Amino acid sequence: MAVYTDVAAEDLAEFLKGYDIGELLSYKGIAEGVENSNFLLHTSNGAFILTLYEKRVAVDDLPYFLSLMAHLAERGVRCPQPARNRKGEVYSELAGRPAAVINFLEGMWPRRPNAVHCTGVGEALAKMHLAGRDFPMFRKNPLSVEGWRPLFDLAAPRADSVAPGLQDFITRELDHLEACWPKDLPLGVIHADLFPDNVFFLGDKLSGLIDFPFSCNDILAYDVAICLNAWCFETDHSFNVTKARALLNAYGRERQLSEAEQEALPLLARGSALRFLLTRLVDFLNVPPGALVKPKDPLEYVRKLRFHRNVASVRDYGLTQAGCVA
Ligand SMILES: Nc1ncnc2c1ncn2[C@@H]1O[C@H](COP(=O)(O)OP(=O)(O)O)[C@@H](O)[C@H]1O
Ligand SMILES: N[C@@H](CCOP(=O)(O)O)C(=O)O
Repeated sequence: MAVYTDVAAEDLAEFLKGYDIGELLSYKGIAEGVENSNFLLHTSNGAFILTLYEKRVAVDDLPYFLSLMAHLAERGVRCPQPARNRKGEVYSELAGRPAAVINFLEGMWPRRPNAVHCTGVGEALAKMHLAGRDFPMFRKNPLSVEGWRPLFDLAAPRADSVAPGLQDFITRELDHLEACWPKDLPLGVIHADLFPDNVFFLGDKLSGLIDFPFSCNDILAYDVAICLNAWCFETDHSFNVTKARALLNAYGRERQLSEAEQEALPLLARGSALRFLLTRLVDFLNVPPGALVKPKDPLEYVRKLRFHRNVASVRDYGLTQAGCVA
């Protein structure tokens, strides 16, 4: 459960008086997510999600992703919308944290994603990338290649307590990725955390995308690589090429990946694996006392990273050759 900050009922009731979303009937902490504190609210007007933004979200970045959700929704990408308080603000402060209320999105995230879900997410990701083209704001990705070494510095001395040799493994990988990270690929607005728990479905039909606090401007194909890692591995750690083909095919029908983007995919997937390995490692080593959170397994991403190191060509992801999908 991710609740780092508790909210007293009377403080919440006071906070909600600033909004026109009805009387508070009940609220409870949500047993999912690892980054922020989330609460499900029931008011006389319906259901809402209250988020208190924690460690990795800078208050100055809130306008970026709260405006992005509004921008995407206007262009047909389904995602929650922030409620405005009576002062017209989309966020304010509660329990000492920046806080926002967004509308509740119907649907469930897929516990066991299949190829149909992967088709849905590939299509939605490409549509999000296209809808983001005229988004006027800019946010550099703090968790792209320049951000990895400072993150590693926080974990390096204790990395081997998680797995022997981990410090050396990450050091070598980081050296390689910093030297080879692509510089000329198409850029745009990316979600940067489009994992299964951030994509809702009603039956097999995608009903919306949630959780935008990592959204930023970065390499578009990096977002595809994040999804390959998050959606296309099985619980036994094997890579499922059928799911990858479904995801890439669906993405390509909306936005064709260039030859250069396709060729870069294995490297981008290694980078994406390292990024999630590092944040998970830091979180695993630093669970705040009293927090209700189950840290995610960093070693899952060591295995994924090793897989991509052995990828010889994009054929391994279900693409026959640059520009063609098998
Ligand atoms: N708009 C929403 N509608 C319905 N449920 C939501 C919504 N936003 C978050 N949730 C629920 O809260 C959980 C955690 O949210 P998430 O944004 O992933 O957390 P975090 O902020 O820690 O990344 C989700 O898995 C989902 O169950
Ligand atoms: N997706 C990240 C963790 C952050 O995501 P959340 O949406 O579950 O809070 C990971 O898997 O490491």
